[in-house]
Amino acid sequence: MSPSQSTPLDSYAMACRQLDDAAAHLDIDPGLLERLRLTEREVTVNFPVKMDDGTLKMFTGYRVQHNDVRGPFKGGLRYHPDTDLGEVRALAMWMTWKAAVVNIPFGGAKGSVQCNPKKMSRGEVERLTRRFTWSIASIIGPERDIPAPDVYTGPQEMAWIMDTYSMIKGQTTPGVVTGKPLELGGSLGRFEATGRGVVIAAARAARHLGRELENMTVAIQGSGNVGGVAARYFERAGAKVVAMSDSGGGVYNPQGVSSAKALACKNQYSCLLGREVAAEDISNEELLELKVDLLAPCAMEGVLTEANAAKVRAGLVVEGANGPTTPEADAILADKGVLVVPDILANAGGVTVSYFEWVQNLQNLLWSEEQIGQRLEEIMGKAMDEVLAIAGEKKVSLRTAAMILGVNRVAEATKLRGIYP
Ligand SMILES: NC(=O)C1=CN([C@@H]2O[C@H](COP(=O)(O)OP(=O)(O)OC[C@H]3O[C@@H](n4cnc5c(N)ncnc54)[C@H](O)[C@@H]3O)[C@@H](O)[C@H]2O)C=CC1
Ligand SMILES: O=C(O)CCC(=O)C(=O)O
Repeated sequence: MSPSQSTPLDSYAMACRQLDDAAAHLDIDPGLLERLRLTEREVTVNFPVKMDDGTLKMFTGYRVQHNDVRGPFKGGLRYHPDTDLGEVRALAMWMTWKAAVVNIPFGGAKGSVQCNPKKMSRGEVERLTRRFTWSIASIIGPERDIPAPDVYTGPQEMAWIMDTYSMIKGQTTPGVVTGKPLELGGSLGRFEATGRGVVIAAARAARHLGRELENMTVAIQGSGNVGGVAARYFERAGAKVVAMSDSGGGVYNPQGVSSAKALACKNQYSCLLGREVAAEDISNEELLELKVDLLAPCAMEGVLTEANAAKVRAGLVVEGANGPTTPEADAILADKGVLVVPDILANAGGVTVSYFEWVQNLQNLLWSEEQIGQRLEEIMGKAMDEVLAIAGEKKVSLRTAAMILGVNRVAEATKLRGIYP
């Protein structure tokens, strides 16, 4: 649940509403639409973990598999105290459309464990990861369902999943997860992929508005894998990052905030401090309302709502996070003429390079960073062009256009397989 909301966010209802908006532009049989609305499998596991003080603590985790008509299930694994089944259901559904928008042969899934890894030791997180992997081992695998990093998980957790799964199978199986460390079959460029993809999408969207990223002012919510890397790539593109934040709050300097200094501060103090980066301390709510050219929410769902959308002063919103904008906020932003590049397009760079990692693992290949970067640019650029064309032709938002593209690809694949009707 977003801290800025007074009522709990229903991410799954939000995802269904977006699906209905797209379906209204497609000739989809109601039975097929119902199938696309529902997830294929939802697994809830309760499992014990031995804590450092010797006690046994029970944890709850989820793996939701939404649709695998176009290929194996694919999607990240999140560790967060507020996660629940509804959230994971929505995130799994968004993965299906995302893989289809960039036209890679995956379906959609997502997983989470209710926990606060910030308050756990490394040993506790390792034991939790291994026990959770054991609990879902029968439904994942390189040809079935391939997890990846998401909020508060990263290469180390992927390494533990790969090791646990490999022990169960009796053979080293790198293709069971992506986002692994390079030493264990991870791909060059995967760590940067989502943030880099956000900036590729932002550059195309800016050009669509007759602008270039150079000298554009940018506010970024979230300084993790997505937000932190996006900040670096925005700077490389000549944009001026003026605000960054993390879960504790943000920093703002209209003359620019150095992403290197901000990330170094976060490393040292586990938070962003204005005094360390020559900036003013601001709240996450204030960051969303700054007068900037581009706003990139790169943290959690439901941060742009009916309550604050009218106060957004950016002309362009690029969604690094999944589900940061509610449908009510979407409508308000559209009325204000704000262009929103939706999550299933803007943050698809991550799953795209995960696809490259998986292909390399299955074929024992090693691609260069140059090959990865070039292929990522091509795939993201093509998807952006296709979505912009649909939006122009049907006079719909980029979100609805991306949904039309993704949902239609899944619907067509379903019909071709002949499992419907
Ligand atoms: N890691 C990936 O490859 C991908 C991630 N995403 C999405 O991007 C978003 C961020 O994921 P990551 O960067 O991977 O996670 P992360 O764990 O690396 O970083 C999360 C960041 O968000 C901040 N944060 C957490 N709660 C917050 C709050 N309530 N308000 C403001 N900031 C808050 C954290 O302090 C941290 O800086 C999520 O929505 C995730 O689903 C989407 C596509 C791929
Ligand atoms: O890299 C992946 O497979 C999935 C990343 C992810 O969870 C997402 O795109 O939301």
